[in-house]
Amino acid sequence: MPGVIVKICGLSTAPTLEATIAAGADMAGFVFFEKSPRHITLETARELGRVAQGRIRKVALTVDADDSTLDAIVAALAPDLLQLHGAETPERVAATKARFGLPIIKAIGVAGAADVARAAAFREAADILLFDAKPAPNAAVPGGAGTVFDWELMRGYGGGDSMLSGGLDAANVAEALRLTGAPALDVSSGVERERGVKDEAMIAAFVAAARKGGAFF
Ligand SMILES: O=C(O)c1ccccc1NCC(=O)[C@H](O)[C@H](O)COP(=O)(O)O
Repeated sequence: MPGVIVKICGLSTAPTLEATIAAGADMAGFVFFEKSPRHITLETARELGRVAQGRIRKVALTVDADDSTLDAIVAALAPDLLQLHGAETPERVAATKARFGLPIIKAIGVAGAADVARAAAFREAADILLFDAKPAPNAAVPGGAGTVFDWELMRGYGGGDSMLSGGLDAANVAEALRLTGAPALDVSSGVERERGVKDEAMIAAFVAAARKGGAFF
């Protein structure tokens, strides 16, 4: 049985990208959202895209981006997947997938059971449903806050298309996997020594803990 898929999100430097690849992560996420401390420019995207090319799957994360913004990001990074982390509708997700011909990760903010249920509306359009802690309505940055949601809400979800995120770290990932059975994981704050600053040793520790914790699935 294949192991758990691990995505390290919010990479912005070559050394931490290299550490992510060396640790054996499956996906590297790059944030294109100016208010985020992890935001990268198109120039950085071109550089990091070259480093990652053919070595790890590149994910471009955007928040309610329009087509011309996505055109520029896709041209710079050449991502393998797009992650839509805003209020995109199922129709917008489907249109984005059709336009770019790339698999889509759609983020679903979770605060209660109704949020998990509403993910069903995206099943057709998205390839992976990323369950993350729901941001506050007035949050300046709608993700990467290091907030855990109630994993019990995912118990029995059973979706092979799901990815779990929100406040994961090397210490809690085994318990998260045990409770949710998630086939894929996404982490940002839990591998940072300070907000927006990735730590190579923490990346290695997280991937190792995820592989160990996921060995039962
Ligand atoms: O990471 C960001 O700065 C970010 C900005 C805008 C939208 C989404 C963002 N991150 C989303 C992610 O994929 C994170 O990995 C996910 O929210 C989990 O973050 P964390 O709780 O910090 O591990």
